[in-house]
Amino acid sequence: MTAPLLSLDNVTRTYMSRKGLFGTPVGVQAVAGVSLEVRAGETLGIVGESGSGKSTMGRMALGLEAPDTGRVALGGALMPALGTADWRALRKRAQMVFQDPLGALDRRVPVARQIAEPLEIHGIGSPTEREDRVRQALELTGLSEDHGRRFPHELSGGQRQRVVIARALITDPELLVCDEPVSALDVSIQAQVVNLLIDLQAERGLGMIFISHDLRVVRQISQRVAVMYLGHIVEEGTAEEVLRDPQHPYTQALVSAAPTPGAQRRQRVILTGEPPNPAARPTGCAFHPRCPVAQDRCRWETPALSQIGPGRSAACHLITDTPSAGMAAE
Ligand SMILES: Nc1ncnc2c1ncn2[C@@H]1O[C@H](COP(=O)(O)OP(=O)(O)OP(=O)(O)O)[C@@H](O)[C@H]1O
Repeated sequence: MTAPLLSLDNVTRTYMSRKGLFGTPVGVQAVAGVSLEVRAGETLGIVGESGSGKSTMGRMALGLEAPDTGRVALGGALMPALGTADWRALRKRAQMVFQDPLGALDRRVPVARQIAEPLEIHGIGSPTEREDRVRQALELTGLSEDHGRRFPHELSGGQRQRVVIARALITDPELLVCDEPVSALDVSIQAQVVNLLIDLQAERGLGMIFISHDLRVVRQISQRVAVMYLGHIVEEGTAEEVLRDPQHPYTQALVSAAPTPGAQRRQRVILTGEPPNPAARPTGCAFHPRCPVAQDRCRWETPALSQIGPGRSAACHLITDTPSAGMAAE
């Protein structure tokens, strides 16, 4: 088996947050001891409710934020500190696509020039070579040279996201982190952009992290999926298996709220209680206050993410105690 392109090893990230104007700062643990790997040519989907730490993970994967503890490595090399020459060199190899393309683009600059920017920053190619590469990137993402001459506001939302993707790919990166890349787009356009990402990923053997609330899109684009709850991965495995037959009660609730094609029919599990709040993390299993099958020990003992099958893991006492039985939410 080849070495992972990206690995996060037991990373944590805590932010200091102040309640009100004069409140004392409290630590908000956005990511709590997460390990994961992405291989070349593979897409890892990351799902979970708002505040579960998905974006923080994405930023740490690119070295835009350093973990407080743990390590991040790209191609086996430790992620250099943000802003250093080593980090800038590494940025060529790992790029990001955000949710809001308009926010990611400069309104005053024609988009072709913005697509060329990473080449200029990294001193790649002569001006003629850069122009050629921009032309190719426009074509690759389904845009014309005419689109390239326009300003961001002269393009549709889908076209703007194609520009952002073209710019992210211009340096030929090995890793692409997409944070909710289609959630701001019309549903009809979403499919086009998702298909574009699928094609590009397959053609170029990119490793990809795809962060999304939308399980259907994640199912379509990802080979593997990690489900996050309050900074922890609670279930991980192939997207096909996890979304067809979720084992963790939290994943069962997510899938039951938005079943993906092929998902096993189960009784609907409705999430009750407060949405996750990292500033008030419950003891034991963080999901226990909302869990329909929680037992006493779940309140006090934090379950470890443990293997429950080939390439499949979950963090739930009820699954790991009876591995063959799996979780029955009924
Ligand atoms: N720069 C920051 N300063 C303070 N707190 C932060 C910062 N970034 C994130 N957080 C907090 O960390 C937690 C996790 O945030 P994160 O954005 O990683 O979650 P998410 O799963 O991506 O959520 P969403 O889907 O809403 O983007 C949240 O409680 C958030 O408020």
